[in-house]
Amino acid sequence: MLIVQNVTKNFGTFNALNNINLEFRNGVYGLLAPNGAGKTTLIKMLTTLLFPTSGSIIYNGKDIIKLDEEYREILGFLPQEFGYYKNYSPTAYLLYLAALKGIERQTAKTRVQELLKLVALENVADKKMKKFSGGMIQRVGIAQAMLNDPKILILDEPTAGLDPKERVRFRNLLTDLARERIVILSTHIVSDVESIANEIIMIKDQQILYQDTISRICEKLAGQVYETEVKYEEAAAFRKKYFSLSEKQESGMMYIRFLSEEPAQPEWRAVRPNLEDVFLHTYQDEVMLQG
Ligand SMILES: Nc1ncnc2c1ncn2[C@@H]1O[C@H](COP(=O)(O)OP(=O)(O)OP(=O)(O)O)[C@@H](O)[C@H]1O
Repeated sequence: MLIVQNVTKNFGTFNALNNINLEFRNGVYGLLAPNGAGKTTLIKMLTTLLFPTSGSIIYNGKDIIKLDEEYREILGFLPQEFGYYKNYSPTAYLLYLAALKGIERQTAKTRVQELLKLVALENVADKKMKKFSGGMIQRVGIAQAMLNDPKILILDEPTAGLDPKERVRFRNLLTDLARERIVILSTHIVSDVESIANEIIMIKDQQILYQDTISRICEKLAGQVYETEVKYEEAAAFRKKYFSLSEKQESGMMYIRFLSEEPAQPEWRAVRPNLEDVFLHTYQDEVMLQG
């Protein structure tokens, strides 16, 4: 089990994270927040690239900073941008990284073959990576993070640049991997984690707002999400009164999904809140600013 205990991180006088507490067991954890909320800072601390200003991160009872090399041996990490050599084949690249990690050559060969099969790249194992799609490169990235069969796999914004089909494949792969390890996935895209995360972590105002299952998080908005139709000309006034979550225009009418704490009007249909609704509600100011 991995525990983040009262962790604060300051950069000079700037407070990036304030008294964070989290617990991770095997499964997929979606770290979901808009850009700038502190996801990367948290991930850098979980991977020992940054140290907390105060507090500690404990793996199976020991501080990860004290575990040092021992911790890095059980850690797999896919950073936002990972360096690969486009003139290398996946096999050559992974064997090279395995050598750097001190994995014995014969063991490495077997492991690399297994991994390329796992990420469905065995057919292109010996092809140069320069013609690979974003999704294929990302799968090479996962394979490199899995070289040491890590107990903790951390992926920072891993779906950027993937097409919808690649995203589905990627999600299925992660679900598989999370059966016997902790998988932590940071993203600002709700659909990346909605279908696979056992728990969602949301950071707001430098603190943890939620660490919970999706259904429990969505309960927070129970009875407040509705859909209705308004005339196109009335949409602007409606938007001023209620927080619009999504809109669709069809033959002069606007179909609006929105939030209201007021008693429902007869023409409103109550709907079950989803994670996107909670995300938009939670980060209204940030999301608006980022447009
Ligand atoms: N080395 C640093 N020095 C000063 N401020 C920093 C430093 N690193 C991060 N920050 C600030 O801390 C805050 C959190 O940054 P962080 O990169 O963790 O956010 P994020 O949620 O991961 O966003 P992104 O998705 O863009 O990486 C930001 O306001 C950022 O400007």
